[in-house]
Amino acid sequence: MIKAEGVGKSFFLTKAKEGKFSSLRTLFSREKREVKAVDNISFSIEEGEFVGYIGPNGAGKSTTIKMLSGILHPTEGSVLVGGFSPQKHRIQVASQIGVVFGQRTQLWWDLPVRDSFEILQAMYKIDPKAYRQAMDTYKELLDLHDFLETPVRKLSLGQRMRADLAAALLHNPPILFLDEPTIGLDVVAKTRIRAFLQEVNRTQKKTILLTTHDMDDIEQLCSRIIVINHGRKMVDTSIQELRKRIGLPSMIQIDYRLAPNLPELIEGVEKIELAENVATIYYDKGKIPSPRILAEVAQWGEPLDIRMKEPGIEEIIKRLYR
Ligand SMILES: Nc1ncnc2c1ncn2[C@@H]1O[C@H](COP(=O)(O)OP(=O)(O)OP(=O)(O)O)[C@@H](O)[C@H]1O
Repeated sequence: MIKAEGVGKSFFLTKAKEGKFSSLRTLFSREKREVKAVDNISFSIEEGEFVGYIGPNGAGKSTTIKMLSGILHPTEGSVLVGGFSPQKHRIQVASQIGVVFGQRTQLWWDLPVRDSFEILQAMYKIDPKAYRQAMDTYKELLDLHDFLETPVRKLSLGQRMRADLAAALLHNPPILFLDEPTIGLDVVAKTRIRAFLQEVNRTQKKTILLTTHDMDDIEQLCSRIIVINHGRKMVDTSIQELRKRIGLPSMIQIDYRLAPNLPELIEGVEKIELAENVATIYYDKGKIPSPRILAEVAQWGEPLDIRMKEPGIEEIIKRLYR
């Protein structure tokens, strides 16, 4: 569905001059400095995958999305989206993709939401029946009823994002590129957007590439993550696999009625912390399965409550960048 092969993008910036009249001299300077925003990245994404594309600020995420959607031309390598080159076959690719940039709207600021949708219907030549069907679906799934007649500039950020998502999907593209679709939203609005994305991925088999700084987005939505840093691909794997590879321990926490009798060392358990009647066990799932731990802890005292936690993706990323 989506293929990037050795793709790179360099920006050439004028070298800043120092000293007297530096701004003026910079303005007329011909000396350029190369910034490699994306450097020799390859990946392939299959139909129906939900992939998180993550990395720190300035890693090259947006630049990649812009190349995949045809806004920028790669300086090296090639990309194919739905079998077409976004640079050579703009129209074919436009019909294959829906794009949402969380920081910017693709809707017309002063027009009511419905008018923006109708303009998109005309632009994408969506036939009236398909348009009506799409409107019915997304009005319901994204709960657009209350603000279809409201000018975009008057929408809350959450409403605007829902309208932008509907706009990106009206022409029924099989692929979605989402650049920070939950940025700035409160918890309720984020939950709503996530539920919607899960739904379209599951029921309509949309292929989704998502960039985000929100690790909950990644944990709750993505089956696979690609991590980039300084324009280069560092990791391309599932979250579970990454957890395993980095070796962060899983955790079980137990509240006991009385202080428990802790055992000597257990193979696969990294450490046990005890604070009053609460024991926290850090263990390597590869060496000791969770049911064995649960059976063990029941013998240390009378458990009142048990919580299990996997290491968060945030911790994983921190380790990757160390
Ligand atoms: N139009 C441009 N001209 C010059 N440099 C650019 C341009 N666009 C991006 N860059 C540079 O390319 C690098 C990658 O930027 P990009 O926006 O792709 O990063 P990002 O991973 O999306 O970051 P963020 O998480 O902050 O949005 C940065 O160093 C950025 O300054």
